[in-house]
Amino acid sequence: MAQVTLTNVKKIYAGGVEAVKGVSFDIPDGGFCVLVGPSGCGKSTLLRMVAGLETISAGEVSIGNRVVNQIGPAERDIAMVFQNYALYPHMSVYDNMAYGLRNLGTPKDEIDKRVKEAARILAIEALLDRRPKQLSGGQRQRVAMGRAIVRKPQVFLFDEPLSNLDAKLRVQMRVEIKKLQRSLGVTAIYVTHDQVEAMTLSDKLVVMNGGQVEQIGLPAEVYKKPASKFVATFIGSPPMNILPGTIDGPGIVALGDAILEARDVRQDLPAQSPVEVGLRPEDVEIASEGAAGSLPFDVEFIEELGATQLFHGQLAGLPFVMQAATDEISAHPGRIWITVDPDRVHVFDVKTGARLGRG
Ligand SMILES: Nc1ncnc2c1ncn2[C@@H]1O[C@H](COP(=O)(O)OP(=O)(O)OP(=O)(O)O)[C@@H](O)[C@H]1O
Repeated sequence: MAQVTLTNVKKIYAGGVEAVKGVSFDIPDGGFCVLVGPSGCGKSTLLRMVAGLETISAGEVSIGNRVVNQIGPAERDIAMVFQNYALYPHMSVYDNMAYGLRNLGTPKDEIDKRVKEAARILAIEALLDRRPKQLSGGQRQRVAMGRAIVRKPQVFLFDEPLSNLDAKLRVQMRVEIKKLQRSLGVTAIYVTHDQVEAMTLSDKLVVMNGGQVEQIGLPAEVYKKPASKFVATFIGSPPMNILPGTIDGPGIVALGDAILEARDVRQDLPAQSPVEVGLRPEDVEIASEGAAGSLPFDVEFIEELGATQLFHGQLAGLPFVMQAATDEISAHPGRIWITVDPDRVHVFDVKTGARLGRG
């Protein structure tokens, strides 16, 4: 087990693409860190630098107390699980799992013990004689996990390991990966562009954009206090509504004709400053008509999700989506009145997108 530390890590590919622009953070021993961000933000490049599959252009990567910049992948004591599983098609499941240990010269008895133990943990004991093509996607993913487990690495690295599975299996495997990582106590770094996976798996969430870190924190912190408009709209589903507004006074924002109290907003912003106001679809409450502090929401159409519904329409004349439990509201287009908890109003800088919070 080991702590992983990244200090001002950069990657400039041949041709000049600056894929990672000076990233620093650490993952405590046994922590589960998820790197999340849109396609091309540099998350795979960063993971591959930790794995030793890409050279590090500048900065330092440490695993345990050892700087590993100049150390090859095989000596880093890591195991990686890829999106495409990377299993050897001509080998049995057993041999796929045993392969790495054989290369390391591990005694046969020890290999057998570890493979059988990993197969038991992953419930693939009955599949050990099969070839990869005789397995389902979920079973292949388990074998790929098994191959990582038998190595007893200090760090697990996952690169979008669930992307090839269907939605139901993704949820199931997500839970299994988390349970497994907890029970083995191995430090993990996991790359995904799926914000649900990122929220549910991580105890340290790193949101990346354009080769840089936008925010690092506990998943609940990132959700509740997004550091920027980018994070606000990337984390959370359906995404946060962003509406143009103005500062109307200390802790008060105006949206069109409507006025809204916002507790976490800088108090020194001059009145009439333009801002962007973020409201999560699920943070909106239905109010009685004309209730104090309520805003008019003209519902245009409704999407049924089962447990909840999405109401699409115009809030104070601006496009808006709200989410509510099915039985909370009569499901018809038309005007309703809503309120938002002042603690759940987010305010962002129009130019930089930075959160204009109290700090
Ligand atoms: N071998 C390479 N040579 C040059 N540029 C590269 C190379 N690999 C990646 N890039 C570029 O570096 C940037 C980051 O790529 P990277 O694969 O790390 O992003 P990502 O966030 O993992 O995206 P995805 O989710 O699509 O895999 C992109 O602009 C990409 O085009």
